[in-house]
Amino acid sequence: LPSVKILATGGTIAGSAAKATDTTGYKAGAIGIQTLIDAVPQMKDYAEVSGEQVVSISSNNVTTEIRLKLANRVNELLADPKVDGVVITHGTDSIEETAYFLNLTVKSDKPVVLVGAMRPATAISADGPMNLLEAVQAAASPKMKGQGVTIIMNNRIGAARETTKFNTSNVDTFRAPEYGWLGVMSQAEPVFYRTTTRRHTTKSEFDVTGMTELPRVDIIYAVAGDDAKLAEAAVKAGAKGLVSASMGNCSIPNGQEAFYEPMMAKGFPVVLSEHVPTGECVLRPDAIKKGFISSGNLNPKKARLLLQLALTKTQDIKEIQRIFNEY
Ligand SMILES: NC(=O)C[C@H](N)C(=O)O
Repeated sequence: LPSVKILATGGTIAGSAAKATDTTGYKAGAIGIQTLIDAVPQMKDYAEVSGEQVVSISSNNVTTEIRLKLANRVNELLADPKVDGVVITHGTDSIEETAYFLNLTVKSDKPVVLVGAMRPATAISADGPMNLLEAVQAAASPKMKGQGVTIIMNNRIGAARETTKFNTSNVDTFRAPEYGWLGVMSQAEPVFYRTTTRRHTTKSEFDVTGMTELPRVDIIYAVAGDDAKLAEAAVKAGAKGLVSASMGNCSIPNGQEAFYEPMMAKGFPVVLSEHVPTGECVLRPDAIKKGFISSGNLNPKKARLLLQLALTKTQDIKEIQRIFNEY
């Protein structure tokens, strides 16, 4: 049987509530990995499974330091010819961030699958056990090779870059808007319908070996008529770059643009992403001239991670735009 390692970080998949009817008000990350594994003995029909507890937290508390630790551990594990795939149990609030981060920093074409749940492990019809079983089945499958880091929940296989949380409580919360799922889990097997064209894993230029921190990047939300006070505070706090969660087609209020302009003239990177959920940010010619970088259709939280990694390589605006065009 293939060997699959499960790295556990907490989340609702490891959540515990007082009553089986409670689907809110539970404690995320309360149950250890061995208990989660023991609850799904069927996994052993598909893989030799072993677990490792990395942290036990709700995913709103996953830090850059934890993501770097995970990336380095996944790389260590997958460099071992005896390990065929890795599953990471994770809270759904930031699962897409960690998945995208690993998509950019894992140096292997072996499967890396992130999985979570929307109902705590103690709930009636908890979704965690089936999700975990399918994640392990996928991580054990050679069909997952080279597909990049994926999120698997509710039978769907989603690319880390495009999968995003859509509903705050429903088990069917994840969507891959516009570009769709990579495939589905069917009869314990991954079935693929498409593949991502963006660079990831073995084709990524980012190497975080031994790193324990990354440059600070903050996200500044844009609403009509807003000023630049928050952006100023972010720079004061040590931000080395900013991501604007801008409005339709990357428009931002004049008050913010006026603050960014002289900063960009000095080489400070400002990436325009959008809080509109889908679509490309197409920069006006004068916005390009001023030095703005477009995130394309990458959402603000993922644009933040890509900018953090880009800043480990370069400060050059054109080079950072090249990175956003390719990942
Ligand atoms: N469904 C979940 O996993 C939500 C939880 N707050 C988490 O992200 O850890």
